[in-house]
Amino acid sequence: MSKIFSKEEVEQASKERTLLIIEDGVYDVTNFLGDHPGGKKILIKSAGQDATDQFNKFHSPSVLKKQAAPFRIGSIGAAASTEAADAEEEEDEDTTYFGDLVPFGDPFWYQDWQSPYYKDSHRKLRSAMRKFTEKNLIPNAFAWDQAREIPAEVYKQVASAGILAGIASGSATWITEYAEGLPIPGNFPPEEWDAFHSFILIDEMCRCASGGIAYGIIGGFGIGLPPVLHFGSEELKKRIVPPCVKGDKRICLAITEPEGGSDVANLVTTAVLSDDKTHYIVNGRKKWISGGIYADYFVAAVRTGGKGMGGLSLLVVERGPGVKTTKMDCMGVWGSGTTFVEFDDVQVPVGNLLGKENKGFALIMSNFNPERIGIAVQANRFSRCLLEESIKYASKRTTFGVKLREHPVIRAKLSNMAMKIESTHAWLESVIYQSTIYDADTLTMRGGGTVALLKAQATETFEFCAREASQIFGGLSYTKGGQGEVVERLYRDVKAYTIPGGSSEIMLDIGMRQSIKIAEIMGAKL
Ligand code: HEM
Repeated sequence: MSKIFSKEEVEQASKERTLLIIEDGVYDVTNFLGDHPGGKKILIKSAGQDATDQFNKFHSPSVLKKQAAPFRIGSIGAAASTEAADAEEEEDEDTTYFGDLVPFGDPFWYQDWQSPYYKDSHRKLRSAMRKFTEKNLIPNAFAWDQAREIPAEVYKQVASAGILAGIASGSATWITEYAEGLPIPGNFPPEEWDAFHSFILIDEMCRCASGGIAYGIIGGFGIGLPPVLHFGSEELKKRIVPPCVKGDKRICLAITEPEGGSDVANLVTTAVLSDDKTHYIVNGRKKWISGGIYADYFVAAVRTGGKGMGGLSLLVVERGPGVKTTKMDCMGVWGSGTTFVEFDDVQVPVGNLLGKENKGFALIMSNFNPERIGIAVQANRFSRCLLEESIKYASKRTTFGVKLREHPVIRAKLSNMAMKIESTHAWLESVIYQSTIYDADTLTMRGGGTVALLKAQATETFEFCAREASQIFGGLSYTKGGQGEVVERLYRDVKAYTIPGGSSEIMLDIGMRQSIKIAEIMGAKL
């Protein structure tokens, strides 16, 4: 139980120490005066009083949860204990009005708008993921970004919550066989798992508003593990998948090379079969590999045959002699561990081949579709975070005597963001629905063009929202931390969304080329 104060007691005690009331909490900031970034005087002036309004004016809500927490010495009136507050939070599940109710801050179906796509298990997963993200990710996003590292124990914590197993399950079924002992976030029967669960899991996690966390946790794992699951031998799957979903081992996808990014068919890393045909000898370099620095396994695209797409294979290279990884210094996604990988005469057993030799191009392409959908889901939630932050800020910041949101030019910005986000979300739902009906091959063939355009649409919406939010926040989005923290960070992370997984330029090109080709196959006379 924390100590209960009356307002008079706080006022009285403030004659000797600097006590503040913020919301229902009492804070003793005497030892913080010299360290307060907003200055000493402003705190002394508020001593003994309810400083909630002033506090909310200058800080993002995370400051109260994090920086202020060590100074909290009690509560006002009959305020509840921490345990009681936690219990209250427990009850706050699955209500008709889920979330903060900021317009367009959450998808439509979070309130009482109807949708044909969602059932009870989706709502359960949503609640579980919201709690996990709010408790474990949001309060640390700034620190991990600055440290350029997500602590190893967090990765394990994410895995133990069943989140990696959920990412690996993706749009297929829950991977019961490989996820023994792990919970399903939200605790519902595994047979209920579908593509919308995977959508919600990633979407809710991305409320952390950090591309570094998204890439660090979903990045390498989310695109590296599926090729093993879908195309690996039984032996390989049994050996690699369980430790990866449990967070004991790490995996990444290594396709891109210094010589070329989106031009996958022409990559130059070689894998030459040994004379006794027991292993490949791999030589080459891979660049911008998410999570490579932490990886035990590299699902690498290698040339086993002649030039072009017909000479490519996918191989699981294991960390060991001849594998060197160097962390890269990038514009954004700082916590994720973007890596330069060198393979120097690395010996890889032939059993680590995924699919058939020289048939790797099709495998790489089939992996692109879910990767692009995942990127679009992440990007669109980040756009929502930017809109949500902007609406909240525009509702408290006053210029020329009125709230920022009273200026039509600011409202137009917010509306343009909302329009793009909601249309992208509706398109995402419609594409994800197809993956509950059709198999992955059909989707890659028929839906590849659509998914390419969706990826471009979502990431360019993210870029647009970062720009507009930054203009709304002004100087606060130009400095690190503080009220503009989310906007400053996401502005730097944007390029990790419009470039990888196929740049917007490539997406716009193949999006239409592929869609025309499929339409002609289906009988369109163009
Ligand atoms: C427990 C109490 C408090 C803590 C832990 C705290 C913490 C902080 C932190 C971390 C910042 C840096 C910006 C940010 O991260 O948002 C900041 C800035 C600031 N704070 Fe506080 N603060 C407290 C109370 C207050 C109160 C009561 C006031 C006003 C009456 C105040 C006024 C300011 C101002 C004016 C800034 C500078 C804002 C800016 O540069 O935009 N703070 N504070």
